[in-house]
Amino acid sequence: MLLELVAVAFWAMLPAYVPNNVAVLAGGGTPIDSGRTMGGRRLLGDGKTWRGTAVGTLAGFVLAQALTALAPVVLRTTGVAVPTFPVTAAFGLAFGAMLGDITASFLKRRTGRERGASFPVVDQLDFVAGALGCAALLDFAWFSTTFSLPVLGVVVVLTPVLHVATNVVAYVLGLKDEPY
Ligand SMILES: CC(C)=CCC/C(C)=C/CC/C(C)=C/CC/C(C)=C/COC[C@@H](COP(=O)(O)O)OC/C=C(\C)CC/C=C(\C)CC/C=C(\C)CCC=C(C)C
Ligand SMILES: Nc1ccn([C@@H]2O[C@H](COP(=O)(O)OP(=O)(O)OP(=O)(O)O)[C@@H](O)[C@H]2O)c(=O)n1
Ligand SMILES: [Mg+2]
Repeated sequence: MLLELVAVAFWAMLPAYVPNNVAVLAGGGTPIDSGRTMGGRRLLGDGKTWRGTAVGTLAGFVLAQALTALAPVVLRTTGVAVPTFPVTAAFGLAFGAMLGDITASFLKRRTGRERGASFPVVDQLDFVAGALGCAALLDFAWFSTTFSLPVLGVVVVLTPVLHVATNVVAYVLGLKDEPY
């Protein structure tokens, strides 16, 4: 039962997880804030670029289509009813993840944190809040069906673990300059 719940939660969050990963790989280029500042500090910083945001969102959106096509196969082979993703949910999760991460960068700059600085808890849950918020806004019926309280509980506990693990793996692989 718990394993099934974790599998459903991970599956449901993949279109929000992968944009963050792909943005690291595809990132760089023109910063979204174009160097603009507020109160003497950058609006967002060089860590939020148009290319990373666009490619990350696209990757999450496309992955959601693949997961939707795969869902019946998973049900048939494992008996686990994993979620499918209507276009509204796919875009909400993928773009929302990027928007949440961008919002966190805005807050980091306002609190005097340099680009790449760690902001515990915010770093781990910013994109979750953005993704779930956007998905709920764009398709509340899907959101409320997919993210039951038990699934939400697993997401909130599982994501920080995965976030730390993937950042450390990416740092060890030289994909990120810091392990968070
Ligand atoms: C299950 C446990 C305990 C560990 C997970 C180990 C794992 C899945 C390692 C893969 C990590 C890795 C090297 C992926 C390649 C992509 C990449 C460069 C990741 C670096 O991203 C770091 C971080 C950036 O976010 P930030 O802006 O907030 O700092 O990623 C954020 C982490 C998450 C969103 C948490 C959930 C992510 C995963 C579970 C990783 C899932 C990875 C895939 C499905 C493969 C990625 C696919 C592509 C095409 C990149
Ligand atoms: N919308 C985004 C998000 C991430 N990235 C890329 O992914 C890297 C890691 O993302 P993240 O850790 O969120 O950015 P930081 O560099 O740590 O910047 P910040 O302090 O603002 O989080 C960034 O440096 C950037 O190269 C990007 O280009 N566009
Ligand atoms: Mg960071």
